[in-house]
Amino acid sequence: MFKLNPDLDEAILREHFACEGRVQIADFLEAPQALALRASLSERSDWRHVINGESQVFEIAADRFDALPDETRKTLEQAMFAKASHGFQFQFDTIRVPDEKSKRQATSEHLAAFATFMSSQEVLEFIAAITGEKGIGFADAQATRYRPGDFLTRHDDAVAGKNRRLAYILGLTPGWRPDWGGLLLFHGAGENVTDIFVPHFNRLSLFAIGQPHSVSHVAPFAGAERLSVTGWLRTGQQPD
Ligand SMILES: O=C(O)CCC(=O)C(=O)O
Ligand SMILES: [Fe+2]
Repeated sequence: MFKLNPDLDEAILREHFACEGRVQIADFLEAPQALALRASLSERSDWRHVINGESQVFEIAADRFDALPDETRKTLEQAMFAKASHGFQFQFDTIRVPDEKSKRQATSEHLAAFATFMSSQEVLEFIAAITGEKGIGFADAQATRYRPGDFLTRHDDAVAGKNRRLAYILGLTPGWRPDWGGLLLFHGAGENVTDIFVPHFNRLSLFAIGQPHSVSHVAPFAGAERLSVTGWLRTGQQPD
């Protein structure tokens, strides 16, 4: 169902990636496919709100999170913000996709079909041509939704045993404004920001693992939800 936009220029994208180990690929899919993926995610009611604690990730159905009493929300926020000031902290909504081929094929979800597409020969060859990464076995995937108050502080995506080589994020919100927050920031030395990726609709952000980055806090006045499909391209065989 999904196909790469045939007009993508591999040579130019390769040149961009070679400079900094990151690239933004505008119009990654043909527009109707990106719109259909967006529509399918907008309709889903099984979003989970995730918040990381000291040693585990807490999660709750997003609509239940929304219904928590103000006092509970405030207490949670205080704990989160205390950690976010100087440590690794996040909160956002997610819908996960299983890594296994069979589980992806057993559902008719658009999201699972997109994960299968990201793991296809067509995409892996395209990504190898741009990045030089030839050993990618598959892409994992989750949909993410950042609403006002959501954020993800500085981290570098390197997790022992996951064999991640590249991170990708496909933006699915049309008309996102940079002053709404939700910016993908690449951190440099001396607390500088070396690059900013605005989450444009149907634009794939692709970058090599190991670069410190964050997603800035989404403003209370953001005029939309920041919807994406995101994941990592990993070496090794995809589980059956
Ligand atoms: O959504 C984004 O732009 C980046 C997400 C990210 O860095 C992550 O999930 O590790
Ligand atoms: Fe990340």
